[in-house]
Amino acid sequence: MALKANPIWGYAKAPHFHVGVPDLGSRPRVFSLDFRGLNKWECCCVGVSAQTPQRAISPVEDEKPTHGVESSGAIQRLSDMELTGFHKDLNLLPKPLSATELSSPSCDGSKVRVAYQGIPGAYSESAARKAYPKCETVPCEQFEAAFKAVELWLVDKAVLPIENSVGGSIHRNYDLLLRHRLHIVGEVQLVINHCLLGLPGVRKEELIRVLSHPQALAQCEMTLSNLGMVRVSTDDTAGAAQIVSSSGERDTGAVASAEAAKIYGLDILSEKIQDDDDNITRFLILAREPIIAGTDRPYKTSIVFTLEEGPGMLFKALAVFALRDINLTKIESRPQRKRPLRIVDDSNKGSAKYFDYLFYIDFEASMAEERAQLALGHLQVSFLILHDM
Ligand SMILES: O=C(O)C(=O)C[C@]1(C(=O)O)C=C[C@@H](O)C=C1
Repeated sequence: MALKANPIWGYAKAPHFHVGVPDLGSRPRVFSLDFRGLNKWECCCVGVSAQTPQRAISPVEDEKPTHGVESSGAIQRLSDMELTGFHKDLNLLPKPLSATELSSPSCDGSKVRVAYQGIPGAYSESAARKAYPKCETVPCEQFEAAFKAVELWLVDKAVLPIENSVGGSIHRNYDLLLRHRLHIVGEVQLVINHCLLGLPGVRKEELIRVLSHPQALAQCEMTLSNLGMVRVSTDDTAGAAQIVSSSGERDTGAVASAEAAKIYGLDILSEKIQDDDDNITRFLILAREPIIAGTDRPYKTSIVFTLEEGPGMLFKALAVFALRDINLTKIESRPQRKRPLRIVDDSNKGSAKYFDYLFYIDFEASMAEERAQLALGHLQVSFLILHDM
């Protein structure tokens, strides 16, 4: 069978199943998560906290495990610039000093520091709180800063959006999952109810421009078009509310949460302005260590792989799951950024160029289950057969 599958991450305890693609420098990883309930998987997450930070992040003092964000009243976010000052070699990263300093997070997340993209009042912060109700949330300027904050032991977890029921996949985070060595340890879904916000006393009709995160603007596309407003992108929804609040411009509004209205002292001019009532964003919870997959409850596993060109290749690859009655919950494909084009020799007609894709699959099974190991083994063995022939 001409099926070639190169799983990029995927790891099971059985020694015969250990796969990875070296050119991405990726350590084989299992991205497995329990999707049934937060309390369940939270208890099986092994979280490790660095010491509580005492001072602002400094690229100079990079040997101590006490980096963090100083709370000086003003909102301070972890930025890429601040983070790149740290070790490039992850093996040299500061580790907690002794076993006594390692604290397992409690089930309500009271000892967990969770990075999110945005500033207080962003939906991502609410998602972090939904995952770990008593956690300390750490705002980050960009998604990548949140990934790095976990890698650099500044925080224990990151909660990042991956998909919205209206806007679709958040591709940036799919790409970043491959560039960083983190594990998916859970997911959380949040109902997103957007509000139109303005300065106190402003009427909706006075607004000529509205600021928000591009995803939020897309989710309110029809409403905003009907109101004839000029749309301006910002880093996050709460950031938009903060700008409106500090600018004092009465003709400028923001699309953000009711929570953001409260924090930044704005009026709610309209509620639930998203085009679809049921507007849900799915967030991934990322950690340095994987959870130990079990069979005690339902699990989800995520893998990514490439396939050889040919008719029905994806169909054949997915058959390894169908044959074992394993339900797929999500398929995503992204162009291979490092090697986007594949040149195919089309005998008579010369050569053609196609995009090469990475396929991301989420399936409902745990890597501790035989059927999941067999399915991924099958995917890999098919690749080996091709090479033996
Ligand atoms: O801007 C925010 O408040 C976010 O948390 C980001 C974000 C996203 O990236 O999708 C999260 C949820 C909503 O879908 C809109 C925006």
